Amino acid sequence: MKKKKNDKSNNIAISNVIRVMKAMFERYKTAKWQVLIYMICKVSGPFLATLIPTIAIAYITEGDIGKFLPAMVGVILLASGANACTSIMGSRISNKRTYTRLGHFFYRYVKKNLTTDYSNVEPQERQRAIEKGAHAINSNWIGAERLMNETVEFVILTIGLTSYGTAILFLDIRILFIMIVMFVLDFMFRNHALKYSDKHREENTEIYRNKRYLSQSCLDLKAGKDVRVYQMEGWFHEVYNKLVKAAGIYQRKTGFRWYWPTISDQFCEVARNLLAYYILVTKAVSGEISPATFTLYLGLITGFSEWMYGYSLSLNVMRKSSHEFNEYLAVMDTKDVFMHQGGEEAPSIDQPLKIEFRDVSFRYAGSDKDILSHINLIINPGEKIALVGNNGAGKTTLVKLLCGLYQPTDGTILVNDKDISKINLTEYQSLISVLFQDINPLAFTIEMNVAGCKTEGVNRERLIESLKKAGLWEKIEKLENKEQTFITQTLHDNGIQLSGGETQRLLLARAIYKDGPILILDEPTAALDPIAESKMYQEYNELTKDKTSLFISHRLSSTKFCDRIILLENGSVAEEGAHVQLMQKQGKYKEIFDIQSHYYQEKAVG
Ligand SMILES: Nc1ncnc2c1ncn2[C@@H]1O[C@H](COP(=O)(O)OP(=O)(O)OP(=O)(O)O)[C@@H](O)[C@H]1O
Repeated sequence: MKKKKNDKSNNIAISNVIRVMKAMFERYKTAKWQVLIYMICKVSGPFLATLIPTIAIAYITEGDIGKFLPAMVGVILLASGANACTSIMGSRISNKRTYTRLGHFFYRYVKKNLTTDYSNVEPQERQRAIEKGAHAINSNWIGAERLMNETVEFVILTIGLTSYGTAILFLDIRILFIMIVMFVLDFMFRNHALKYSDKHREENTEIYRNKRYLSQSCLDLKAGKDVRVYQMEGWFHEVYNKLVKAAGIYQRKTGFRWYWPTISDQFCEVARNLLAYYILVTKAVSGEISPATFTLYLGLITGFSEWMYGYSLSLNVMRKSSHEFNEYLAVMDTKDVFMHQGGEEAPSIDQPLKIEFRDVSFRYAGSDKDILSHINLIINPGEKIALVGNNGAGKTTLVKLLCGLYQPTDGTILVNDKDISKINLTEYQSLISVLFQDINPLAFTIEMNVAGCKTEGVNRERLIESLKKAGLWEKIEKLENKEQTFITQTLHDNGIQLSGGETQRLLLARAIYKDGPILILDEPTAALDPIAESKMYQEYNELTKDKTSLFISHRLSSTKFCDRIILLENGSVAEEGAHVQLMQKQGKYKEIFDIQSHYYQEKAVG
């Protein structure tokens, strides 16, 4: 049973090795030859170096300069040629490895995480998995790139070990035996240390994740304001110191396990030297081997123990980087529920669409209660719906489901009677223009933000019109680079910083520019000044012309211009109808509306 388990983990390592090497060889056709040359040179270099003193001693003992000098010069030239070649090829392959990591693995990772189902990236435990996977492709010394490097080194070590081992076997099997014992001990101690690190890896990841969060928060300008005004820096120090201490304890605990391989190495080296010198000297004194052969074997024994030390190290490094690479693969192999490829054709964009929530319930992964419960709702083509409800009622969650970011836990969402989970997701999402509550512009140009980062085929007139409708063109047309101005100075020195309200307008312009037949605005006026807000209400009919729309707001007065109002309460539809109907009903809607209007009236009187 145990054996089977070991076999399985070995298989995983081999498939990972094949995967990383294939990626490099497919990307760079010359890499195969360079790796082959590198291997030959790296194995022959040390052997040629061992031959140099052997030839020199043979020359001293036999004194035939005519015979030995050319051999000596030839071997010296060959050895330095092999070393030079190892170094040149090594650096060529190293570049290819790095570009394979970045161009192949990293690129695919970013693409996967930007396109996979949103439910595969938003939950906290998924974020952790993504972070771990990224670890395997973020550095030369970890995961994918390390595995590529180590595979080549491992083959070299295997060749070196086999050839040197065979030569030593002919000399005396006892030397080989003690070296193998040394290898096994070394491997066992290293394996133990590695297993211990693996077992406690979570602990370390947690410490570093928290440390990184604190470091980032210290540098984050937004947090900087709060930290100063609320004098939170003491708390930062305290937590940071605790984490540094925890990291130190972890390092000491794991570091201690690495002492044993070092001690066993030293112990075995002493035993090997004593035995090897004893055997070699005895054979040389008895005339069984010449002084030159004595020197050659001495070189071979030293070389063999170096190969062997490297071999044990390399095996463990391969296992470790293969494990790290598995974290990357776990994210890459995450299955999507939505139809990213194929799927049914989306409804045509030329007509307003009907939306239906059919007995839809939803709960977030890890949550113990439904956030939406048995929602039954039909939104007719072209209808303007206002979605209202207290904080946490489930409004944004409903929008996420409608946008195809999450699948309902139960029930179905239909657009023009088609189940959206069966429609091609890209086609489906092209029907939706949405302004989310959390506004996050990208550090690209205004044009890219509004036109959805399409660099070609941007319709400038439509772009300007959208910015005008969103009330931002007046500001943008005064800028030197107009819509080509960058947002923030992250990517461009002349970038501009928009205010909260301006950013909201920018992203409203994006929704207008996209002109999808379903328009969803989640608290679009939250950051707007009263004049901009009132202007938007006046223009709402124009904005939603020929569209089915969903307007989320906490200001109930703003929902009067919608055809129908849906009041969500604890994830269920509590009330539904036109403003007048709901006021006549004297229910929850009227209660909230009265509280708000009373407040405004009192303020006005005041
Ligand atoms: N990604 C998530 N994972 C787990 N729970 C979540 C997640 N997002 C929201 N929730 C929970 O779901 C509930 C509904 O959140 P939602 O954002 O849909 O409410 P809302 O009605 O839009 O609230 P608000 O008016 O404050 O914007 C909240 O209790 C929230 O804590």
